Amino acid sequence: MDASQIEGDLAVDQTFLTEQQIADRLAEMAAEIRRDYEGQDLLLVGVLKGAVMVMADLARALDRDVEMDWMAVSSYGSGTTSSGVVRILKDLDADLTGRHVLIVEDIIDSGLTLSWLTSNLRSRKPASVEICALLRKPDALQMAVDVRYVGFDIPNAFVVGYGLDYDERYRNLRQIATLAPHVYS
Ligand SMILES: O=P(O)(O)OC[C@H]1O[C@H](OP(=O)(O)OP(=O)(O)O)[C@H](O)[C@@H]1O
Ligand code: HPA
Ligand SMILES: [Mg+2]
Repeated sequence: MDASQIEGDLAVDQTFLTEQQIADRLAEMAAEIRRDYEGQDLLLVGVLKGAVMVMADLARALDRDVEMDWMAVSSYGSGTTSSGVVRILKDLDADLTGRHVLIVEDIIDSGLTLSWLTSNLRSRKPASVEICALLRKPDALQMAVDVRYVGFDIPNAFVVGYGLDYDERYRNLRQIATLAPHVYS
């Protein structure tokens, strides 16, 4: 699905990041990660469902052996603001003891999800826990999150596409677009 296929859909505003911009930035981040973890075993933890696209593209751009595991947490429900409560919907299969863990996320908005998740994963005795997030909204942050790899800092607007949803829609959009405010205000 691309912009032309959703043209008649008034819910989606203009493209914010194109497919190419996303791919280029992920390639740069992958090069950095490859260097930083050279010679070390690496476990990528994707946070379902939003991180599916980032995880798939980043893991392939890394061009090295990695293990991939998934966790599902949710704090948004069907709205556009965090409920403030993080729930584990699916836990990891992997034992993190002694592992180098890189959490892969689509977006850091309030920071609640990742601040909660990093402290949860750190309690499992890993060798290290770092975060890689494609997007971050500096103006929306409510909790400090120490992110090692960030794709783009973006303004405080609700965005969809490339894994990001509004009420479970638009995740399969190739680009990232802003959601028209009339949809949720
Ligand atoms: O920084 P925060 O304010 O916590 O927001 C970021 C989180 O919110 C979204 O997930 P959501 O909980 O909506 O579930 P989803 O990934 O299944 O869409 C997004 O994918 C991040 O995981
Ligand atoms: O801007 C957003 N879009 C979609 N999902 C989200 N989860 C947190 N922020 C966002
Ligand atoms: Mg998510």
